[in-house]
Amino acid sequence: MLKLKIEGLSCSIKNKEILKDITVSFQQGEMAAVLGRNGAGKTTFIRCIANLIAHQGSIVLEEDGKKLGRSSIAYLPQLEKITSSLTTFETILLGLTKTLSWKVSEAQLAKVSQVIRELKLDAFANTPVRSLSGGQKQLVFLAQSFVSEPRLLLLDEPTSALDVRHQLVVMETVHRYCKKRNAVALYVIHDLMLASRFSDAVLFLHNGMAHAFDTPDAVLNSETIDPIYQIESLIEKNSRGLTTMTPIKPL
Ligand SMILES: Nc1ncnc2c1ncn2[C@@H]1O[C@H](COP(=O)(O)OP(=O)(O)OP(=O)(O)O)[C@@H](O)[C@H]1O
Repeated sequence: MLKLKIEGLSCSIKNKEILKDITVSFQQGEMAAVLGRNGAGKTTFIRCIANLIAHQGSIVLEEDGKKLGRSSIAYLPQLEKITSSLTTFETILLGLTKTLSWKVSEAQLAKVSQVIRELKLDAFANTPVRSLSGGQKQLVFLAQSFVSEPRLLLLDEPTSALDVRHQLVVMETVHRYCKKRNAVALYVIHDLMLASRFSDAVLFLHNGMAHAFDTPDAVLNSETIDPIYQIESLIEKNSRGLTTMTPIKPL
């Protein structure tokens, strides 16, 4: 059984305490949404797990008691400006850098082609990524994070530039991936409805603390959301049993 155990995670940047004593755990097959206001500490949390920022506390990814290393983790940062002239195919291939040598094997090429097909990127395979739209770029980098077949996916706002259809494609792909590969995905997102549709667990960060950590149904309600975001919202179940949220006004 794969587990990600985070105990007493704290992080300070330039003497400012950003994350405070966070203890949460996740297990294989789970997709977990990391939610919270701007500046709550979501990106810092994800980057600490990716071991990109110095932190205190313990973060362990293990399977049946055996620790897994960094090669089992993929991190997708927020969308950034791209200057390289690499094509979609080459960019995704770079996701295999941990295993690439001077010679690219047939198996590695096949993996890249498979991910390209899965995310329907065939039409852009030979296009330089920098000339793609924001949403297309986001899909390419998502493909890059899938290609090494990680057991832990850390995705920072993976749908921020995507139209509604592509948001669903991405979230369904991550969901399928987690179940098929017994992986864990933590994703930062601002869209509470997507979080509700595609999560087994929700972590609400507030002022750097784990304010709530539970199932989406237990957490995504006005009692939790309104004080955090300082809004009035209307949260209901629709006729298909899905949660809907209508933001009414800021408080
Ligand atoms: N390199 C840095 N130097 C100084 N302060 C930082 C740095 N990185 C993050 N912070 C601070 O840490 C806090 C949390 O930032 P973080 O980016 O983790 O928030 P977030 O929840 O991801 O926000 P958003 O939803 O706006 O992306 C903010 O107050 C931010 O100013």
